[in-house]
Amino acid sequence: MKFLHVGDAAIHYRTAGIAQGKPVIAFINSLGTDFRIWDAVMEALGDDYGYVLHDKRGHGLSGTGTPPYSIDRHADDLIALLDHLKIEKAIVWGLSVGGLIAQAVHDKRPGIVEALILSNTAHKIGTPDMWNTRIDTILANGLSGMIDPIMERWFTPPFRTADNALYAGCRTMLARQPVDGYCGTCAAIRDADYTEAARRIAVPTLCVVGDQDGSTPPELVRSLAGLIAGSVFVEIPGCGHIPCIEQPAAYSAAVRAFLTSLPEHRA
Ligand SMILES: O=C(O)CCC(=O)CC(=O)O
Repeated sequence: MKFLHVGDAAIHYRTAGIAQGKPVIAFINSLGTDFRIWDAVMEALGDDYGYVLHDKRGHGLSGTGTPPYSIDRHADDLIALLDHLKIEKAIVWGLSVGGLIAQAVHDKRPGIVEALILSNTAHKIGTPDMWNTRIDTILANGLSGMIDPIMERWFTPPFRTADNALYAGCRTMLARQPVDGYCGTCAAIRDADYTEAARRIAVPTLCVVGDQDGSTPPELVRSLAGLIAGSVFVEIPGCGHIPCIEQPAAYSAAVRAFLTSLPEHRA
């Protein structure tokens, strides 16, 4: 188990294969998840890459610090971790709010970003009213009443069956996130608009989305891709908001195909 103090939070992280000269992927999680969601993707991509995983502050085993957060705060946590690990370049792969954070990392430290995988995300997600209602409801009543509607956005109906233990595990993962951490990141999403930052992206970028994503639907992700010169857009069939859980093989294959198409690909 590894932790790094960044500001007022101890950030929980894990690395694999980063000392071996391979391209390094730095994953950034979605709202309400911890870094175990990447297990099947790492298995699919195997030893071709090194990996850096972390739990955003307020999620998983990371400290809560002082919510509410900003996307900049989350980006500074990852930049501090990459600096600590002496990683000079990474493929930054962000899922949902993780994609907003990835755009912020590129805007703050473009030199550290080799390529971007912007998954099930956008330049702006939801409206302030929507996020304020969600924050107020969860602070008043906890997360439990929100689990069913969130699962309907995260996963397609064939995945949401009573006999699917992975689905049950995902429900438990969400239910166990700290309420103040979850709401702290909701506030960060509420306040984020990366429309101009997305236009400044100057590294190879894949925008990828599940075809049945109920949180950041394909047309939203396609509009993000439209802001980024030269970006590639891919839809994963039979998939909701969390492709690394629901369709890890097709998702990993799409990312591998994108990365291996890059002239500078090293794996
Ligand atoms: O998943 C995220 O990081 C934010 C987008 C969202 O609203 C997820 C959900 O549907 O709860």
